[in-house]
Amino acid sequence: MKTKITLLGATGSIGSSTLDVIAANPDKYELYAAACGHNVEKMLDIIRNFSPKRVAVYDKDAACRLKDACTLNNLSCDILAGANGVVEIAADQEGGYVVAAIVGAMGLPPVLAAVKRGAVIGLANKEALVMSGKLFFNEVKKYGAKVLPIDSEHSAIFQCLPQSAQENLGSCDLKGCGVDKILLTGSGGPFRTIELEKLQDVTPSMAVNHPVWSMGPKISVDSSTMMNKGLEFIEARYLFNASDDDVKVVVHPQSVVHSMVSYIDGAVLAQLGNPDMKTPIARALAYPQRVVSGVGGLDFCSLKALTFEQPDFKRYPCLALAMQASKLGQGATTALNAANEVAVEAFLNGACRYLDIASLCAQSLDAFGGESPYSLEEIFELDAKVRDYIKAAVARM
Ligand SMILES: NC(=O)C1=CN([C@@H]2O[C@H](COP(=O)(O)OP(=O)(O)OC[C@H]3O[C@@H](n4cnc5c(N)ncnc54)[C@H](OP(=O)(O)O)[C@@H]3O)[C@@H](O)[C@H]2O)C=CC1
Ligand SMILES: CC(=O)[C@@H](O)[C@H](O)COP(=O)(O)O
Ligand SMILES: [Mn+2]
Repeated sequence: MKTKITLLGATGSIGSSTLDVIAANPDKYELYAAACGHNVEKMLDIIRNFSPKRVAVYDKDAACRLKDACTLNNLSCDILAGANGVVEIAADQEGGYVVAAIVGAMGLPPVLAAVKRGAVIGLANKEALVMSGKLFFNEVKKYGAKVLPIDSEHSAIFQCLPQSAQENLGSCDLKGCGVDKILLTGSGGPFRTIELEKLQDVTPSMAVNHPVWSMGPKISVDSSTMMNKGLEFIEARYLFNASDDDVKVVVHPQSVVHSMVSYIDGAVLAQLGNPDMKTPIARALAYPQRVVSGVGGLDFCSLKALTFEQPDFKRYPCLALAMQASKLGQGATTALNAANEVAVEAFLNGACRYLDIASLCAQSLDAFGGESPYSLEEIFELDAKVRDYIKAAVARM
């Protein structure tokens, strides 16, 4: 029997790669439902090519336009609208496996809905975990859901850990497995070698021009500031129940080694591969089996040098802020994530400068870093409060 898939964020970069993996394995997977924000044209194509039973569009006008387009093209599909529609799709018991690939905090409510129906979830939406960490995994345990990492580094770490750890995400015993360190690799983004003075003049088109990966705009900017690595540091802590000292960030510009696990006996296990998200997506969909992803293996004889270096915190203050937030706790990581989302959006819209991203994030920690949300409701309240605070700071710029 085919695995039914509910794809949240179907029109994005991870969404497209997931559809490619589904298309490469038509005997194993079928698209049951899909959700997106606004992109009617892309969603219409998805309905045409994958015939999902249900689709949700966050933007209500866009949902109306999609309905009209389906009628016009004689396509049958149950179309829901708004934030509630997206949550309803995720909560649908018939929905099978959920790929969580909505960008940002907007992805958390639907992922929680999937958790509450005990779904198996391939998690790309790292912001959801950064926002809610331990509380998220409490829910996963309570409802018998299962989470598999899609973020390439976390997929790599997952693959380098023993089965006992893989089966206990959120509460695994790294020390008991003989793990000394998780080595989290990051490319360093497009500005790894640019003169520091030039960072003040960076434009959105320069920042989204990632040297290796082709991704959505928000994560591309995050990669350029290395906030992405900071969010991944926090993501790794929550996923693998790791302490701050258990995770070390290593800059690896080629993005061929996707991360490593160093054991107490001196062995280091690494996962390598061509930098293409179809590989970690296929790993998460098929686990514990493997399926074809459309990505070929590495040709070692033609590989150029693989290099590794320490991150430079002067160049990447956002990475330092994320590590500081991780030490401070859940309130700080929630606040930092919210501030970063607002700041990156403002930068992409021309409402602030590139270097303001780090200073706005620092302001969020100064103002909210000491908060201790004890419930998911308090997390959402804090997220909203920080957004208002940072939007006001942007408006004053
Ligand atoms: N791209 C990558 O290679 C990687 C991405 N990730 C993570 O995966 C997530 C997605 O990234 P990426 O695919 O690059 O992002 P994109 O910007 O390419 O795609 C974002 C997706 O989210 C949808 N979306 C946005 N807001 C809403 C909303 N309110 N309700 C429903 N859907 C919404 C968008 O719909 P629409 O376009 O229709 O508005 C789109 O389908 C992020 O959390 C990112 O950090 C992790 C590792 C690698
Ligand atoms: C592909 C993926 O997982 C991204 O999160 C990637 O890691 C971004 O590149 P950086 O290593 O530059 O952040
Ligand atoms: Mn990543």
